Amino acid sequence: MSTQALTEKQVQQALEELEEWEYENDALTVAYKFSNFPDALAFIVRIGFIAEELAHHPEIYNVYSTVEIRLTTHDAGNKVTEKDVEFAKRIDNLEM
Ligand SMILES: C[C@H](O)[C@H](O)[C@H]1CNC2=NC(N)=NC(=O)C2=N1
Repeated sequence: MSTQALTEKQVQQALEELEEWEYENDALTVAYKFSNFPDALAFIVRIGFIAEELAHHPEIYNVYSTVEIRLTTHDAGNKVTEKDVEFAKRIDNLEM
């Protein structure tokens, strides 16, 4: 999978399939709200397994039952690449 930075247009196209996601400050971002902390934590762990599988690691910010995810590719100068899009799709496909 390419780790070349996507163009603005390519990112906007990818976002059409990623309904909850936003593009801000060169990253794909999303925020989820869970019922409680254990559910939020379980979600974070599941994301961790995907990260290891893809060898691609997200920024994760958790406060109690909320989880914010930020995806960018360090190896591409902190820009959005196909890997970030793939990761976002995998996260969206998690059943919660
Ligand atoms: C060698 C290893 O696969 C790379 O260093 C990976 C690790 N995880 C990574 N995660 C992210 N978000 N961006 C990267 O460029 C990156 N590179």
